[in-house]
Amino acid sequence: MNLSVSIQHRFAGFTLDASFETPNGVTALFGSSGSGKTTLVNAIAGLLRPDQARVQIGDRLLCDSDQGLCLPPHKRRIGYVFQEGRLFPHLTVRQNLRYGSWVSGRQRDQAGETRVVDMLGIGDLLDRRPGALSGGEKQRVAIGRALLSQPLLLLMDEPLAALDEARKAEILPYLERLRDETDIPILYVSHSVAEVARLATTVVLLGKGKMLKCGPTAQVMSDPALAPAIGLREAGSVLTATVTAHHADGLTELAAAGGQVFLPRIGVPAGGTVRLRIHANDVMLSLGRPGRISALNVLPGKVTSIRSGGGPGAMVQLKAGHDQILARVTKRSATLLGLEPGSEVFAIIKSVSVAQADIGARNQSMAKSDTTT
Ligand SMILES: Nc1ncnc2c1ncn2[C@@H]1O[C@H](COP(=O)(O)OP(=O)(O)OP(=O)(O)O)[C@@H](O)[C@H]1O
Repeated sequence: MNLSVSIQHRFAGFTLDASFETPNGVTALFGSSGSGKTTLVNAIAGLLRPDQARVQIGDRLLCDSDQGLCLPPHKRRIGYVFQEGRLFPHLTVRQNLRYGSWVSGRQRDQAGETRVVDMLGIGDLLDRRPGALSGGEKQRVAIGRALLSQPLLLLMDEPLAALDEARKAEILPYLERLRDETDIPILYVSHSVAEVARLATTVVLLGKGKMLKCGPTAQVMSDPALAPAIGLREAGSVLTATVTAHHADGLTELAAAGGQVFLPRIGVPAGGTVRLRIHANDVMLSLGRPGRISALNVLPGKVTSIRSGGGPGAMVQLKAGHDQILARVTKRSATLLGLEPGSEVFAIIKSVSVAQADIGARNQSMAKSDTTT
């Protein structure tokens, strides 16, 4: 189901003006603090009545100012998952889940309940109360409760922000399953480039109330012009690759569009597809294929664009196969190498620089970032 959003709203000193249309899957709403994410989400949920709005999920219109239509929040069929699970402490997990079906006003669907419990791996927790659950388990139950309200849209507002790294790693595979095994569109608000790179099908990038870009994750993440908004230290590309072999020396070999990639062993069987995130800072460029070099990953490519700001750095985008790779080099290096669109180069990626946390199954907090390259 497509999600179509057009919202204009003015507060004293801040104007939100964002329109986008996204396909099924996870749409990440990403932007720095104060860019308007919460305002946009509240308007979609019906918690804020914007000056002008049109929101449609599939063929269901939730509001259209031109027609004077504005459904109240409880009639929008939107399921929410917040930073903290907000489960009812006096109810068991089973009762919390059933509350989801109860608020929907629809008949309880036992098969649907079993499917959600299985998908989220919460079958062993059903008789516990929230006080006896870990943070990650609470979030899984909160997701289950939202799903059982049979929503047309799942709105997830920084659902992992309150969790430590271990709990995040535990819950991310469940979010991937949710994305891949349901057809409910998910609007996922996050400050975390890592989470967005791993989960999102589409990225809506907001800056100062304006929509800077809406597009497929790989395309948005590797756009050098968007690197300052994403964060220069976090900017990088997202590639899809297939696991081809696990080697005895502890490395996993993958086939990416631009060539062969080696990583420290990952727990995905041969034939499996994964998303890789490669930080622009971890990519070096060479005009010739380097010989006798420790880096294992050398992909040939062609420069497609170069962007530089007021600082000493430049973001260089290359095409390797049909993938786009982003490299952050100094302007001095770019000049010395004579880089320009069309230049043939080799991207050198240190295999150890691709962190396990940046590896997502197929279909990852913005660190403080500077804004000059
Ligand atoms: N009720 C309000 N009245 C006036 N200004 C508001 C109101 N709510 C939000 N704003 C302003 O709108 C702008 C966008 O706020 P919003 O909370 O939507 O941003 P955000 O991207 O969600 O930020 P964060 O990531 O920090 O949560 C901010 O400048 C904020 O001060």
